[in-house]
Amino acid sequence: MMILSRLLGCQEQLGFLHQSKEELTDSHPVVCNRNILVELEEGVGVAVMKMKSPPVNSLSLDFLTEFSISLEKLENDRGCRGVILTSAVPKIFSAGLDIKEMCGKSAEHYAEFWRAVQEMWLKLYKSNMVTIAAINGNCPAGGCLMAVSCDYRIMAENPKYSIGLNETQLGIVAPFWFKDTIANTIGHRATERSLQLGLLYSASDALKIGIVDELVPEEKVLNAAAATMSQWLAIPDYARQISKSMMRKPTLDRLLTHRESDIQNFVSFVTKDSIQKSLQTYMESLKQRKG
Ligand SMILES: CCCCC/C=C/C(=O)SCCNC(=O)CCNC(=O)[C@H](O)C(C)(C)COP(=O)(O)OP(=O)(O)OC[C@H]1O[C@@H](n2cnc3c(N)ncnc32)[C@H](O)[C@@H]1OP(=O)(O)O
Repeated sequence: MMILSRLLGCQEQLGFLHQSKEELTDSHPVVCNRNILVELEEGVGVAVMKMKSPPVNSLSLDFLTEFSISLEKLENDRGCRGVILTSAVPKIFSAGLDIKEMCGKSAEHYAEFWRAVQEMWLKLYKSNMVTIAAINGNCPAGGCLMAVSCDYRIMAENPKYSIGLNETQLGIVAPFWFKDTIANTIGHRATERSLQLGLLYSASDALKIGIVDELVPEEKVLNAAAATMSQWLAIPDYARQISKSMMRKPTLDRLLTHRESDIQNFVSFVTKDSIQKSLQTYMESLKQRKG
């Protein structure tokens, strides 16, 4: 009963979650944080992490910190073997890094922010749990990084949604570990083209190129993720986890070895006048696009 009222409290706060009352009567422990709703179905051992930071689930320092803490809690919970990452904001999975965190702030702030971006990726990419991205909206840049860091991606087949690493279109450069993560997913040649041109792929092109594994009608994204999750959870954890680590460890180690220099690179890059100007111009263009 307490769980139900807590969840209903969140529903009221959000006003846009599409769960029915029947679904709400299931007694799933729910943690209603500021930016992410975490719902753990204990009998099944699967948690759903719903990003709920309107308007666009941008990855602010606050959001990233909460994300890493939430994921770590699930990682340490023996009752949780899988996580579905999705969004509670209509039409948006995540707009990527919060550009406001990269504009007009101090070098100390940029360093702290970048460490939080690294931490989010390290935790997600090396997770021992099965991770599935249920992509129910637009998914550019850092949003795409989150999705490709999961083990499997299911995207809503909506022609309005796109996914990709579009950084160069903003005049900025995705760091080596963004590049490595996407290259591990779609291969070297496709990554070269994708990164240089800052391509955002439609859902159908994303499936063709392999950024996503499956397309389903929008209303079926979560069910499809749950079905895939049960297939992956049928494999003994230990064997699956060692196989995952064998594939991902070299990529993770590369950032762990160069973590501090990567932070310094980011700070010296983002504090350049030309980069500040590009980011500000881009933010203004986003605002103008509205009008
Ligand atoms: C320096 C090295 C770093 C390298 C790595 C960088 C990685 C990144 O992730 S950079 C971020 C790249 N992200 C994008 O290019 C996405 C930009 N956003 C969009 O394209 C769109 O907002 C959308 C498709 C995601 C959603 O479109 P729509 O529903 O039409 O919403 P609006 O465009 O009207 O946006 C609403 C509101 O949100 C602000 N906003 C959007 N994206 C961001 C963002 N990434 N960071 C901060 N704020 C963002 C947008 O400006 C609007 O604000 P208001 O005008 O104040 O309402």
